[in-house]
Amino acid sequence: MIDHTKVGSPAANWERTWTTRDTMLYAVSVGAGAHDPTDELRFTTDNTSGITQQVLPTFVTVMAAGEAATQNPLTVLGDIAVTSIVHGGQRITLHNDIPPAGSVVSRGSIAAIYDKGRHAAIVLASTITDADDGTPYADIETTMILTGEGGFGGNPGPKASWSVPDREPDEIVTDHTRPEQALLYRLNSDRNPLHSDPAFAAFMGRTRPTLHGLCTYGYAGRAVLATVAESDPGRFGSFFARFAAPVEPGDELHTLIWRTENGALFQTKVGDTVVLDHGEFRLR
Ligand SMILES: CCCCCCC[C@@H](O)CC(=O)SCCNC(=O)CCNC(=O)[C@H](O)C(C)(C)COP(=O)(O)OP(=O)(O)OC[C@H]1O[C@@H](n2cnc3c(N)ncnc32)[C@H](O)[C@@H]1OP(=O)(O)O
Repeated sequence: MIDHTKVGSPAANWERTWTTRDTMLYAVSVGAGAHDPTDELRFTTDNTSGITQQVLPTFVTVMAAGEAATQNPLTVLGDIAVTSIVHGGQRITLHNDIPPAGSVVSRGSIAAIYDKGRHAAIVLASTITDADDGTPYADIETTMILTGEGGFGGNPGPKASWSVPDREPDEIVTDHTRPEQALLYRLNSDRNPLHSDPAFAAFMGRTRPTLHGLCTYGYAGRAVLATVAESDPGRFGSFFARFAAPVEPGDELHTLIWRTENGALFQTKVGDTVVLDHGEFRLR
């Protein structure tokens, strides 16, 4: 049973240092260069003539997550089994470009605890600032679903108002994930065995180890940034998606994008199944 009185408690406070190797690895782990290795070299290399290395804005989720598997940010709520946690949703709001290498401080707290019936939804809010000069990089809102922990008579939270636009998407971007995609993505930091260990995945009711939600999120972030902002990280404002269904390594992702006045709405599908829902991108 979780302690529902912990709203406002500090959580997910840590420092993280990264190098150009980390930011290039991240780009490759969310499919940069997979269609054509000479595309997106600004994200995947640091020594290509005439190209200055840039960082995919969704890398900020790696900066924010710390070592997620070993530093469970929800321990403040009690003895939470890691097997009951799935990632429910992620919002990032960027204030400045992420440098290819650096060091940040993440300061977070439990912003809300919602009773979703069968499940509890925990919202963690964090700010990410430069460890040396305090430059603000991002505000992060992470929703974790604690399966089977709902029904405690708490606040159900706001009703989502998102709906699929009543027209064909302006663009559909297709990406092929690889069979070893989760093995590659976990090298960014999140070594949760849900994404690698068949026995652990089976214990959580999954037929195979599934992909990190944030890996699918990174694919969608690249697709939307390329479509709406010519892959310019400087135009990336905020990005939200809800993790609606598991993705398996090897799945083909189709990101449906509807342009809006200040960004885009999107969904990502595997076949007919929506895996990322309520997607919203805003330009900076
Ligand atoms: C600091 C950072 C640390 C980061 C650590 C990251 C750890 C990672 O290693 C973990 C992962 O990556 S897990 C992989 C990614 N996530 C997933 O695969 C989850 C996919 N989603 C599901 O399985 C279901 O939607 C499921 C199970 C979520 C819900 O499905 P159902 O049980 O069918 O529930 P449903 O009937 O659809 O909804 C019931 C009520 O809950 C609300 N809800 C559902 N999904 C939500 C979501 N994602 N976010 C918020 N609320 C959500 C529904 O709206 C509904 O409530 P209401 O009636 O009020 O609308």
